Amino acid sequence: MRNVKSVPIYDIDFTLRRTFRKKNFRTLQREVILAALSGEDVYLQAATSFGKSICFQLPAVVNLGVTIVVSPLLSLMMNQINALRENNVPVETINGTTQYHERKRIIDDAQCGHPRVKMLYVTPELCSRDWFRDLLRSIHAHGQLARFVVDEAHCVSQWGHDFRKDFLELSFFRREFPDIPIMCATATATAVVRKDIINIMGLDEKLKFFAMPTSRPNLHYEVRFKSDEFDERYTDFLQWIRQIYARRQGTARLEELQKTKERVEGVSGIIYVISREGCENLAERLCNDGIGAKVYHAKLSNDAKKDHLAGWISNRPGYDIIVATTAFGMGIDKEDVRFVVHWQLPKSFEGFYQEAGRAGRDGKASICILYYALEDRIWLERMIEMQAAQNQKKKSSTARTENIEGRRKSFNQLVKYCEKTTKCRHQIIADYFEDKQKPVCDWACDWHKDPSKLQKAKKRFDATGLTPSMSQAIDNHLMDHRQTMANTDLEWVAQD
Ligand SMILES: Nc1ncnc2c1ncn2[C@@H]1O[C@H](COP(=O)(O)OP(=O)(O)OP(=O)(O)O)[C@@H](O)[C@H]1O
Repeated sequence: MRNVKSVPIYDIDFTLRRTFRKKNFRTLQREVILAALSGEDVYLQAATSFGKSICFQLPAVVNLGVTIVVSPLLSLMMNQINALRENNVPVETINGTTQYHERKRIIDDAQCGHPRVKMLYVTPELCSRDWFRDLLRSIHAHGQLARFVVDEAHCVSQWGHDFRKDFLELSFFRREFPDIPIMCATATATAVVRKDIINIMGLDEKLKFFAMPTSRPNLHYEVRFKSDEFDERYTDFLQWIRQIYARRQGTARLEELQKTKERVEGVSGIIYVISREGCENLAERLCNDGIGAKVYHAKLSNDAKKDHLAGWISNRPGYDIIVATTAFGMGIDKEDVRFVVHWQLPKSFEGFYQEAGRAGRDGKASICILYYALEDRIWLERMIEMQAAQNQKKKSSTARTENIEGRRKSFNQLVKYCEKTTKCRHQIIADYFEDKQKPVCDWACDWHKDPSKLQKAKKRFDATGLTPSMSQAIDNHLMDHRQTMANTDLEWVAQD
């Protein structure tokens, strides 16, 4: 058992109510929290919206000392920090945007011997800096280093091997502080990625391992086979959303909505689009058709980002749909998102699952639609190969090669998810993440709902195949690779 000083564990129900203002633990949260409080390393894998954050935040509140939380995205950190501050938990972050005097105040407190701060959120990049490592040593020397947490731990394996190497450097935690427990939390890791995380982070043999099913039974998964033509998708989507609005006008539903003070026309949703230009175009078209939509992508000014996010979170008229690149994803925790649409095929299975997982976080029925076009598939396949070739040119290493293989596999499995017409979509997701339990699907996918309709749609799609004009469009798209990459947020991350 590691050297963790905590107040007696029977306080956790009280802390849950008093600090986190929740009535009861969800299934298995108690077990995970008790495992963490026992001082052992913990690996936690659970579905999107399971409530993983509380599993490390609650121990951080009751343990003595500071818990260091490594998070891959500034937006993700800020969401958690704001929620913790609302609950009066002393929490801080040091990142690239932290002002000098603010940084000094946080450092002085952290190494004073009896820090006020309970949780310090940082990026992996910061953890590689010498001065930050010295700060950790100093906190440790005072006996005030409680735990390391790596949130979204799949990034250690998926990003660490190529474009964010500092994730790999997190192995420093165990090397330098073998007595300090580590918790890794993620929603998306295959068996290979799990093994990689455990190896890189040097998690203990006595590790408490929790791998819950990835299943989200309240999500209805659907794939719509379309061509790359914008208008074809747009007409389909517009028709669909207008039907939803019309249904909400029905007497019984209207009464319900009036009771809960929800706007009839205000269905909260997210549409993921690959390029920033594509986001702008789609949002503009929606607004012109009277649908409240705002964009969110890496090149948007901070003020606009804040405004669009705040308006969407508070269900302000005109802010119903966020049209976003992947810059908007992990950590978005709005409970009443009723739909997530992927305008194009995402580049990985994990990305798809994470983004779709923003829907229905209140447990109510919500829909995840993916528009699948052959052109998108071929374009992404070529992009992955171009990236692979570029990486090989720079410097080849076994890790890098393995990771490119991982990317290919993940993308190919997502293509299979789209093209399969003989299996439940929940089951395909469960198979990908190697869940042990069979997922529940109560008519909550297009296959369960109407397999013959799905098969007919796929047949029509196959019959079209790849026309010469489609091939030409793909070639044009790829012609200026740099331009294409510059306009997409495929790997956009707000680093330190
Ligand atoms: N015991 C609980 N009772 C009620 N609500 C809870 C409980 N635990 C967590 N929640 C709420 O569930 C929501 C999802 O939690 P959280 O953001 O931690 O999910 P997550 O597992 O990290 O999901 P993701 O991987 O999708 O980000 C939050 O709004 C949180 O406040």
